[in-house]
Amino acid sequence: MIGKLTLIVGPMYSGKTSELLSLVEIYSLGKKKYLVFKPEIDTRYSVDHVVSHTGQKVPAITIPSASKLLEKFDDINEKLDAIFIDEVHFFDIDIIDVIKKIILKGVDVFCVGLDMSYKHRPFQTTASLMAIADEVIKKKAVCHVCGEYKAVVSHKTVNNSGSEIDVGGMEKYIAVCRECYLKLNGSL
Ligand SMILES: Nc1ncnc2c1ncn2[C@@H]1O[C@H](COP(=O)(O)OP(=O)(O)O)[C@@H](O)[C@H]1O
Ligand SMILES: Cc1cn([C@H]2C[C@H](O)[C@@H](COP(=O)(O)O)O2)c(=O)[nH]c1=O
Ligand SMILES: [Zn+2]
Repeated sequence: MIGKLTLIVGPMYSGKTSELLSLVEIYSLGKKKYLVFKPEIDTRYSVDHVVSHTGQKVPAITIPSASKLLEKFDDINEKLDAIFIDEVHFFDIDIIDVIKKIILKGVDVFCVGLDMSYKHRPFQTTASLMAIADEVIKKKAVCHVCGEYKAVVSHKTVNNSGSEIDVGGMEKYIAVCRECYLKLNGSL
């Protein structure tokens, strides 16, 4: 049987990683075989754990690229039930083919990632995965400006004209609704 691809997307602080950790717990309680991966670039809270903003965490394999993820996967000599990938927007586009290969082996894949950058533009990796996913869970956060539970985009509060890849947390990003984003940035 072919595995199922699930994407959990949304702005920062919307509970994406918390949802991933709940799913990991379900697989763990069911004594299923799984691996958790995270990109090497994400050193924010830990180098070898996936950590949510609330401090919940699970051990993870840190990998520099999509091809290394496939190598690690192929090194495992037992049939896995699932793999979990955090911060998928940081991966190169090759991750799409890697994930296709993995689901063809009957393994479920769960990915968490930002759908949009602070420039209100789709992250290409996440957008492509959303297109081929069996299920997309789109989360929202509480807008840090107006307090409404309708934040769908992340706003960068410092140096917001450079690269769209910039690891960080509250010191540089907030979650906002579209109305507040428009007021802060002048355009959507
Ligand atoms: N504006 C916000 N809206 C919702 N949750 C927030 C907000 N700011 C901080 N949080 C905290 O972030 C937690 C979600 O963290 P996490 O699952 O790591 O989110 P994500 O992976 O989407 O960044 C929430 O449970 C809450 O405690
Ligand atoms: C908006 C935005 C964020 N990032 C970085 C910042 C964090 O390191 C992660 C997102 O973490 P979270 O688990 O969703 O809170 O991505 C970025 O590189 N570029 C952006 O535009
Ligand atoms: Zn708002």
